[in-house]
This record gives sequence, structure tokens and C-alpha cells, in this order.
Amino acid sequence: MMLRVEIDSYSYSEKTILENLHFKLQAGEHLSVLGESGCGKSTLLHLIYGLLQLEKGAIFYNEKKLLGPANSLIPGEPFMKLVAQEFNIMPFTTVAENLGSHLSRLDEATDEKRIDQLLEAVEMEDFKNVLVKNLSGGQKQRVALAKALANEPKILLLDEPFSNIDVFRKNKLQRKIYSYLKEKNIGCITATHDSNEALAFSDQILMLKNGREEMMGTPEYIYKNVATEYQAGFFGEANLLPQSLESKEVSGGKTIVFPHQLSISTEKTNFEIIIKNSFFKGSHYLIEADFNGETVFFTNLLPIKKGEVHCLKISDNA
Ligand SMILES: Nc1ncnc2c1ncn2[C@@H]1O[C@H](COP(=O)(O)OP(=O)(O)OP(=O)(O)O)[C@@H](O)[C@H]1O
Repeated sequence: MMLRVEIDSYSYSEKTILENLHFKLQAGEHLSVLGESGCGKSTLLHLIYGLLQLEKGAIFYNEKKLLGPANSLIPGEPFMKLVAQEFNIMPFTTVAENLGSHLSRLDEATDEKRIDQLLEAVEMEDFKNVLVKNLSGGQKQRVALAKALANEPKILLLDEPFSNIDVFRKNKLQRKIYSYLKEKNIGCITATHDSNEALAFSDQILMLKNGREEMMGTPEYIYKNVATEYQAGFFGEANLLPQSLESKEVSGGKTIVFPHQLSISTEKTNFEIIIKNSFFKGSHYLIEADFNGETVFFTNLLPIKKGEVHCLKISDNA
């Protein structure tokens, strides 16, 4: 066991920001905290790192209670690194100097090699001797990531780490960073609102709503157990459909169905729709249709003419 978070509640002033969050992070494990803007993701990371004092609850590292800023001279724990949304990098030094400032400085050749390795991990080799102030937002974010990795922390806390990084680079960089963390057995908690990142790169997902646990489990568990509009909202255009469409039973309940779970039926069904729009998505089209006055989305290989009437069926493979 490694990190144990037991938050009963936390507030900056009267309003409760976080409530009843209890979870563990094992060595090398990766947890994504998924939630909408303002739900308390950054606050959670700042509490764990020790920038904020937790009065109602406690955080343990290998069963040792962490003291928090009120009881330690320097905020933050030495075995943890936080890459915050405002990057902690020095503008008037070069990229290499920034990384070097976090290394041992005992052996120049070893440090040099390590700097090159870190720059390679974030694809910034070409910017080694450039002043940080002359970098773009995304490049600064990559330097901040490399800097956090410099000392091989036991736990890395990442607050929206890829938010400024362009789509060309994002997926490749995510694959590199997360496999680097696994290789070095570095535990990681990532705050994100990007469900693709959470699904692809985490062992566990903690979904937050208003600072409370909405769902927690493996990516597969989360995706398969989405049951409300809020939960589905993270995974693109989901449909909230009457349960009666799915089963023969008559019930007033609603169920979440993703666009790829719907397809055109050659037989008549009670799910009759009128086509409104076809959006090209590269590998397929996302079709917008009307079902009894409600909007429904489903995927299809080809576009479909506006106004056509079709019947849909729900497939079982989630
Ligand atoms: N220093 C502060 N003092 C008072 N309230 C704060 C402070 N920092 C954050 N809050 C409030 O706490 C709530 C949670 O903020 P937090 O930054 O943790 O959310 P978040 O999920 O990280 O959001 P985002 O994704 O937009 O960064 C918000 O309502 C915010 O206004």
C-alpha cells in the first residue's frame, strides 16, 4: 500500500468543496479524477500534495500521516511532484537549465544524459537551449512535465497535464509519459475532464460531481455502468432513452445508450426516427435524428438523407 486518502470534508470558506472521498493508490498505479470544471479536482490534488491543510480527514503515505502545510516548513512532500495548471518553471533560464536545477549536480555527464532523456520523453530535444520565456504554452507544459519527472518521484500529481498540447502530439505524448510512469513504477493521479485520456491510460477512474464521488472503478466498469446524463456527458453524445425500447417490459425508467450501440434495423421496430443531420467523423458518420420530438444520435458508415424515416435497434455489445 502506498497512498491512502481519507477526506471527510474540505472547504475554503462556508461552502463544502469536497466531501466523503476515500480511496487508495498503490505503487505504480494510475488514477484519473474525472469531473467537470469547478467540481474540486485541483483542490483534491492540492490537499494530497500538502498545499492546503486538511482538518476533517487525513492523508497517509505508507501508513504515515502527512502533516500538511500548517505543520511543515516547506509545503509539499519530497516523494511527490505536482504539475499544476500554472507551471512552476523559471522564465529567464533555458529548458536544459530548468531541468538541471532539479538534478543532483554531482556528476555533470550523468546529469547531461538525464536531461537528454527527459527532453526526449516530452519531445523537446530541439529546445534544449531555448529560454523558457520564448516557448509556447504547450511547450512550457511539456517542460513542466519533464521537470516533475527529473527526480523520479514516487507519486506524480498531474492537473490537466495535456490541456495546452495540440492533437498532433497529444496521443503520442500521453502514451510515452504514461508508459514511462509504469516502467518506473511511479504512481500517478491525473485530474482531467477528458474521458478518452481517463479510459485509455488509467487503472482506476474516480468520477466526481460537486466534490463527491459519483462513480469509482476500472475504466471498463465506469464505461459499462454509466446510468445518468451527468455520467454519460463525459463520453460524447449519449442518448437517454426509455427503458421500454430495450426490453419488452413496460417501465417508466430511462437508460443510457451510446451512439455506436444503435443501428438501422431492416425490420420494423417501435423505435422509429426521422433523420435530421449527418456529421462526418472520419471513420463513420454521426447521425442526428428525431424520435418523438427528442434528439437521438447513432453512428452509421454512410451519411443518410435528411427527412428519411428509419427504424433503429439497440445492440447488446456495449
Ligand atoms: N483558493 C480558493 N478559495 C476559495 N474557493 C476556491 C479556491 N480555489 C478554488 N475554489 C473553489 O472551489 C471549487 C473547486 O475548484 P477546483 O479548482 O478544485 O475545481 P476543478 O475541478 O479543478 O476545476 P477546473 O477543471 O476548472 O480547474 C470551485 O467552486 C472554486 O471556485
